[in-house]
Amino acid sequence: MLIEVKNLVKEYTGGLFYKRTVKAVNGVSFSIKQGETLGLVGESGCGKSTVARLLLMLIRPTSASIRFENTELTVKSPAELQKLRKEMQIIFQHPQQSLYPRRKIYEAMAEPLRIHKLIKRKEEEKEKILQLLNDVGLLKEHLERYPHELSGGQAQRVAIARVLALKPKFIVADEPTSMLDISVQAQILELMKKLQREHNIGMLFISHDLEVARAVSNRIAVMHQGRLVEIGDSEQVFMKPQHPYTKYLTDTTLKLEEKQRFMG
Ligand SMILES: Nc1ncnc2c1ncn2[C@@H]1O[C@H](COP(=O)(O)OP(=O)(O)OP(=O)(O)O)[C@@H](O)[C@H]1O
Repeated sequence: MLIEVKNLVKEYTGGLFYKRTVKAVNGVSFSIKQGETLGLVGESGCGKSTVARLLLMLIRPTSASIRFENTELTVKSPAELQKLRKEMQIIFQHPQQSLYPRRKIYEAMAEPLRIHKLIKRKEEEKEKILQLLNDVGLLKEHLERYPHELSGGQAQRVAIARVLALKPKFIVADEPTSMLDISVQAQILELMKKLQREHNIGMLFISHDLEVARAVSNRIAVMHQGRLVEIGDSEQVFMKPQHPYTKYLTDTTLKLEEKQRFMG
């Protein structure tokens, strides 16, 4: 198994005058095989982003077992985790935020290669960047631009290229297309599917949209108020939902589709 999560729990403590504890994630378990995509769906605030960050140990769980290729991550030191991070990457909702505004795209794409010392000669760096550019469907001219000179879709392609450069085994994609127009969204989803297949990457694909998750995922897990209420084969979950909350999600998706058809 590529990644195996057991009993993931994350409590946040807050409140200015009275201490309040929120159980953002409450006993979540799942596993993902190499080359498989698991979709994680649920409404805003159900705990999806918290799961995303916990899986890569960007934040620490209150309690859990998180195994990546049979290595328990929760007992690792920050330095040890740093070494593993090359293999486990994350793609965020706002690609522009992961890029330095004053650095050209060439530099943004060279950065992971340099940090992880993946390039020996300068010419090799250029070659590798041109190859990555091609893989994600960008043009040479984009390399000379600054992040604000790219569209949202192009910026997300740069973010994907930066992640691919490291040849990760596992990617968490946290609502990677939710800020994009529908047509661009479809292109980026196609690209992610293609790259994930070609490189045999395991992926946790997070979305509030069941239809989007269904388009890219082998299996879907449905999250509600910090818990997984259903997990199964994508088509099964979509066509024959078992839990009332999944039924509610599929009903709203289908109603929306009907409305869009009616509106032309
Ligand atoms: N740093 C934090 N401190 C306190 N509470 C937090 C923190 N981060 C998240 N929460 C709370 O944890 C719960 C889950 O949040 P989370 O962001 O994981 O949900 P989500 O499903 O990803 O929602 P969204 O799609 O809106 O980001 C929410 O109730 C949220 O308010």
